[in-house]
Amino acid sequence: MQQDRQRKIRELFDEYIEMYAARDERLTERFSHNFSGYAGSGAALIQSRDEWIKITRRDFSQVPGRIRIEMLDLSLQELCDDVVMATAFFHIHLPSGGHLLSREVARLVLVFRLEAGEWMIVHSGISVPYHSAQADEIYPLQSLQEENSTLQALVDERTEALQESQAHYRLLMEDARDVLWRADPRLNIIYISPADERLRGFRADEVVGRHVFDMFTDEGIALVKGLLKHKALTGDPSEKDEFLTFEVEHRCKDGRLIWGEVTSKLDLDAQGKIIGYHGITREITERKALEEQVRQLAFYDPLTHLANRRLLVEHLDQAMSASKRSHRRGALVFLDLDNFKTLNDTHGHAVGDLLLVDVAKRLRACVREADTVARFGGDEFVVLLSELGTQADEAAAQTAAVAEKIRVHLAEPYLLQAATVDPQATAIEHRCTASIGVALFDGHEKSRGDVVDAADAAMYKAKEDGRNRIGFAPCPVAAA
Ligand SMILES: Nc1nc2c(ncn2[C@@H]2O[C@H](COP(=O)(O)OP(=O)(O)OP(=O)(O)O)[C@@H](O)[C@H]2O)c(=O)[nH]1
Repeated sequence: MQQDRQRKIRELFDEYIEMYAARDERLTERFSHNFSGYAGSGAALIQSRDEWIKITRRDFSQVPGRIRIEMLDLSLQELCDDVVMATAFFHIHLPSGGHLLSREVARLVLVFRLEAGEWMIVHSGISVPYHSAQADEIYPLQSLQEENSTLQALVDERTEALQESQAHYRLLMEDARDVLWRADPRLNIIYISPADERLRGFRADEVVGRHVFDMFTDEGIALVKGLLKHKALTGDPSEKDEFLTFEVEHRCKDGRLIWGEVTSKLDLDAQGKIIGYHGITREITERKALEEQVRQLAFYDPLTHLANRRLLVEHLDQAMSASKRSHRRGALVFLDLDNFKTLNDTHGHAVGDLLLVDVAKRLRACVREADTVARFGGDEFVVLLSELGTQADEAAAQTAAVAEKIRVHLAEPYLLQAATVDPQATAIEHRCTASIGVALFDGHEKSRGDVVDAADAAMYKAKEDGRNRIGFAPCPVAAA
């Protein structure tokens, strides 16, 4: 019997809740004539059924749509045979978008009493903890709902804008030709954009987790280490947010090397501690090739690829300054081919060119990598020897040995194969010597010009003395 009653009350309660949620006018029929209750947050006690009906209608008109009641708990308490108290805890979801009216739990207490064989509601108390009801206010659902939908519209608008900007950003990151990357404080890559795969062929998962240096050549690693060390030693702490830009060769998956210009910056936390690095790498292989071409045109002889007069002069200035500091002497060796004109006149300019190219090769083979071999113009060549002995005779002896080696090598026969359509054409054998003039320097000379003039004069003297010989300028060289 008790169970039946409880089931009945539960059904009535569910029905009440359903009608309340559906904003169903018939709900009012359930109230007893001897009704009392608390409206809104429980602030105002309603003494009559009619007043409660009025209030409920106002509440319903505020929010016409169906609301959703999310029941969390319902308990029934039998106060006596014909009085049962039902207490429920629940969340109220607003009609638009199912948003919660309040994050806190609402409580509804309904007291049912058997009146003439029917269970009627004699008391109702509701507590919805959004705020206390004002004097003439029941559930300020409408204003909350409006507020909520305004906020929701704003959230939707912002979300859309954010998604759009994220999509743009992603597009930029993914479509950009430049590689964007981030690294942790130990320089291990933690993010790399897809441009790297297009550029170097490595998938992002093959790069993430690897050290930044894995991308570079050994020379590149040395360069970057040097830069970082220099920055750490000399860097002003206030310059921590400055960009560091450098050019470095990068390894590709297929073994190619490409040039990249890296612009990187530190990531700092609020205390200024380094928490990582980020940057952009731009491929500059073409630009480097162009720069190299320009350098070649500006500083190298196009026929022999030896240094030209301009580069030789630069190197001579450097060698003279170094000599002054280190006290190690240097020498300028001037050469002019003997009777070169005859070859040109007999076999043509093209064959003459072949000889000049061959001479250049032989000269290079006679000296160390650090020495400069230049073509001064026509059939004139210059060799700059540096880091010789500190004593004049020692330096003179070293230079004489190199000059003699050059003289002997250049005097060996040349086989000049001119480019011709005739497959039978045989190579031209030619003999050619050079007259050589040497001037030693120790950096204390009045000018670079004095050294050049002295070597030139010594070469002319050698020519006058019968060619294929070496002449030494007086030491120290005489001022012009
Ligand atoms: N094939 C070729 N010849 C050049 C080039 N530049 C200059 N010459 C020629 O080199 C020759 C230089 O001649 P000289 O040094 O004056 O005379 P030489 O015949 O070498 O005689 P000596 O120097 O007195 O032994 C000239 O015939 C120039 O036309 C070049 O780029 N290619």
